[in-house]
Amino acid sequence: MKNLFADLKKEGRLIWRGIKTIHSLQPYMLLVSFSAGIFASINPFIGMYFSSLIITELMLPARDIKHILYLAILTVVLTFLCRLILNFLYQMLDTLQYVLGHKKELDLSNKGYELDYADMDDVKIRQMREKLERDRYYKGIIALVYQIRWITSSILSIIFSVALVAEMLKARSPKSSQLSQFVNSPVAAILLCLLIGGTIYYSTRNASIINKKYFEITDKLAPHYNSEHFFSFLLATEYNAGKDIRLYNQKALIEKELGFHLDKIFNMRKILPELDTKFSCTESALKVLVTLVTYLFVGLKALTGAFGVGNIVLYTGAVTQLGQNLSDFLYFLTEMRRNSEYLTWYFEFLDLPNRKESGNLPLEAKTAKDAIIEFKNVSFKYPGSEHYSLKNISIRFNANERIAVVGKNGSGKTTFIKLLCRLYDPTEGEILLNGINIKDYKYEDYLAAFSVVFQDFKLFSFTLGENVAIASDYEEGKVTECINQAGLKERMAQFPDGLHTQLYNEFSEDGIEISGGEAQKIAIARALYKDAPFIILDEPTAALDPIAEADIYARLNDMIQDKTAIYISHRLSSCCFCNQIAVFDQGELIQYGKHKDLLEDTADLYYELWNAQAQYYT
Ligand SMILES: Nc1ncnc2c1ncn2[C@@H]1O[C@H](COP(=O)(O)OP(=O)(O)OP(=O)(O)O)[C@@H](O)[C@H]1O
Repeated sequence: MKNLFADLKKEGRLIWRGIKTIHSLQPYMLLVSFSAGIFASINPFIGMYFSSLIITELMLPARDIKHILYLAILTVVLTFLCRLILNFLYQMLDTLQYVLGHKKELDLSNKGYELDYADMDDVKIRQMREKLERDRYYKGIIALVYQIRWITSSILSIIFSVALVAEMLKARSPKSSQLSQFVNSPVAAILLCLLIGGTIYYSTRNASIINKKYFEITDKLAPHYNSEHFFSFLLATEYNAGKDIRLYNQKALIEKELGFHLDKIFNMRKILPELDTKFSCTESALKVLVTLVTYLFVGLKALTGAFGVGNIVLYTGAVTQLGQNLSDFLYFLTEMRRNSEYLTWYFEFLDLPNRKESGNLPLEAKTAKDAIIEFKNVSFKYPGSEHYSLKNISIRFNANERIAVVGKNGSGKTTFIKLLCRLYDPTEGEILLNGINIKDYKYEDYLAAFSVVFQDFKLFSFTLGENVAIASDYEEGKVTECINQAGLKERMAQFPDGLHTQLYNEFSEDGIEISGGEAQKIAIARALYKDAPFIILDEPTAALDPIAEADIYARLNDMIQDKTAIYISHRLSSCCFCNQIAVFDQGELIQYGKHKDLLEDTADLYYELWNAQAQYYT
């Protein structure tokens, strides 16, 4: 019992927070939802009430036809108006729900950006986000809006029905026959209430069992839904994957995987209709029994003179409404309680601590430009990994230097850059900028000091200019200059709308598709446009043809000017442009020095890497 109260209190708090969130995201939504609930509850009573008046009038010996006609017209008009308002409110709810869903998703995305990058990489947080994504349309605050509407409508209907049923039970038969005594007795009323209560309990219990099973199944099926969604998407819309699917004949493998997950989903989900069928037969029989008994009871009361025949419609309708609305109320209350589980994940995600340890120290571009960076005994493990990707790295580089980072695949080069850019914090050791731990600087100021082109850079379906400037208002001259510097001048001349040409055709038929090398040049132009004191290029020329690569190298000094530049490259010829070369091996910095000096050490890795490529040029 204590646990139940604690649970109810917790759920109540979550629901209240959900209500406040709905109100802050979409202020009129709750008002519309309440209003829809009110009109939905009134609607059936209009017909019941006026029908009883009409029948009562019809039963009178001196019936007034005009009055009957007036009542009939009033019934039609009021029902029509109520339905009209209800439809209008439902349509409004649909639109508002769409906007609410959109704002909620925006909130979640914004939260994602406020988190540490390392947190977003955390498997647990990713699973949390996937869970929220999967149920985004029919759980959480979206479901709460509908539950509020149904609960409002059921509570009001219950109040109306209880008032009518109480009036019916209170009405006494004046006759003194055995039948009159029976229908007047509390026993008859209690028996009727027990029958109705039992039926409600039975159907609510069944709905709750089915619902619980549904959530259990949905949770168990979560990985299968994800995989099914992924593979269907791959076959249906991922046109980029089309070439691999064709060339490696992967369709059969994908279809087999898809079939496996669909079978799992089908086999588990079929339990639900089986359960539903099992319960609904008994439920239907019980409901027919309740209707028959109600008609009998109300009919007998009317027959023995407790009230007029016209009230039979009103009172039987009230009993039916009471039963139905009590079931609905209990059902939606259970739904609301269950939905609070989803609200827990939702708020847990929103309550995740934001970016940690962001210092207050401002970092002006001017300072960053002349900064000395030092890694002091830095080691790093990715979140959830047992394995060190970087081990005890100590390195220092001065302002305006050109540093090449080389090493075999998986040796830790990109990880080193990610730590430098504060996408992750070191597991051990520290990184200093001008002798101050980089965590002490304002996060935004620190990030503003870096222009990075990662290997897996991303361009978006915006225009060329917007992709470079990452803004819709930009200096066209400066964007064009960066594009020219990145070697895209001739290609841009062919773009139909110059800087305003839409990239990719995901959202626009006029969008143009670009090659991998062209995309890389745009990413370089974007880094140049940012004009940060540090420029970091991870495999900057991997997708470029030899002429474009030579062209970029020839203009590299012009492009970089007095910035500090770090290159990761497997093309060791780029090392000749650099003052310093850092050689990584299995997460360790094993050599650091000038190209000429490193080459002298013929037993070490740099010599081996250099010669592995150089032999093909001699
Ligand atoms: N997000 C991640 N989670 C866990 N481990 C990772 C993650 N990213 C990289 N690693 C591991 O860290 C190690 C270093 O990877 P990193 O990408 O830094 O290598 P790299 O030298 O840049 O390789 P390449 O030359 O192939 O680009 C590898 O063993 C890799 O498997």
